[in-house]
Amino acid sequence: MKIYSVKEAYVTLQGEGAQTGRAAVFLRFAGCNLWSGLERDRHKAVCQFCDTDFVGTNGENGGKFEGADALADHVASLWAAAAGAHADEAYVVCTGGEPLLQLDSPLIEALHARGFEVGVETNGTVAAPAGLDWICISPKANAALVQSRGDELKLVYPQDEPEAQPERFEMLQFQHFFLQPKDDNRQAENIAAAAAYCMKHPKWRLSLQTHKLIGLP
Ligand SMILES: C[S@@+](CC[C@H](N)C(=O)[O-])C[C@H]1O[C@@H](n2cnc3c(N)ncnc32)[C@H](O)[C@@H]1O
Ligand SMILES: Nc1nc2[nH]cc(C(=O)O)c2c(=O)[nH]1
Ligand code: SF4
Ligand SMILES: [Mg+2]
Repeated sequence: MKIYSVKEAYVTLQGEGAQTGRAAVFLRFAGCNLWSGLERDRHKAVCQFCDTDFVGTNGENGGKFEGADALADHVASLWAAAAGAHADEAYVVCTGGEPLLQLDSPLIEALHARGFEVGVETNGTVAAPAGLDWICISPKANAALVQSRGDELKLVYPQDEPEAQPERFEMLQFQHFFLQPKDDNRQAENIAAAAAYCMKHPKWRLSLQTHKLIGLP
């Protein structure tokens, strides 16, 4: 049976993009194909600005889950504890790390069977399985985009690589286009640059990481 490795899982509000403010279970899978997750490797990662610890299975409600039903039951128990009376609004955001290294059709089906809408936050280097209800793609540096369709494209800005400039993506088939200021030691400049770009290029909207502003995980 397939084993899923989960770093952590918790209920919070989606902080980014078009679903900002919506309650969801965040299901954070362990591991990524663009960085080992170890600080000593950050300088040689494809994606060097990652703001997330996705190493191991030792986080809140993390662990190894044997089979899709076991993991879907775990997600459902977290939703029930937080918003049990609202099964009709149940939403899970699969993230990581890179969730598409593990998220597969059996797990999507098991989550659907428990009433969840299933969203994903992915770097776009892996094809998405069928059945997802919301696909957010966030292209990284010079990593080739394999999944080039979805609901929202959310580009961390600025990135130096020519392959990661907004103009490279604006013709793709997405409903929403967001620039998300890179959270690093130049955050104020990055916010100003992203805001200025959106004012000149109205196809793009600003996505602030609102959970960080209000102290949510
Ligand atoms: C940690 S990633 C996990 C999902 C997937 N690996 C990806 O990169 O899309 C979740 C979201 O956070 C964004 N992100 C990561 N580090 C960031 C940073 N330093 N500043 C702003 N957004 C960041 C990513 O671009 C992505 O949209
Ligand atoms: N609240 C909250 N919203 C988020 N949206 C995308 C996130 C992610 O790390 O994938 C994230 C996250 O880490 N927390
Ligand atoms: S692809 Fe996503 S999880 Fe992987 S290092 Fe980049 S931001 Fe972090
Ligand atoms: Mg995050």
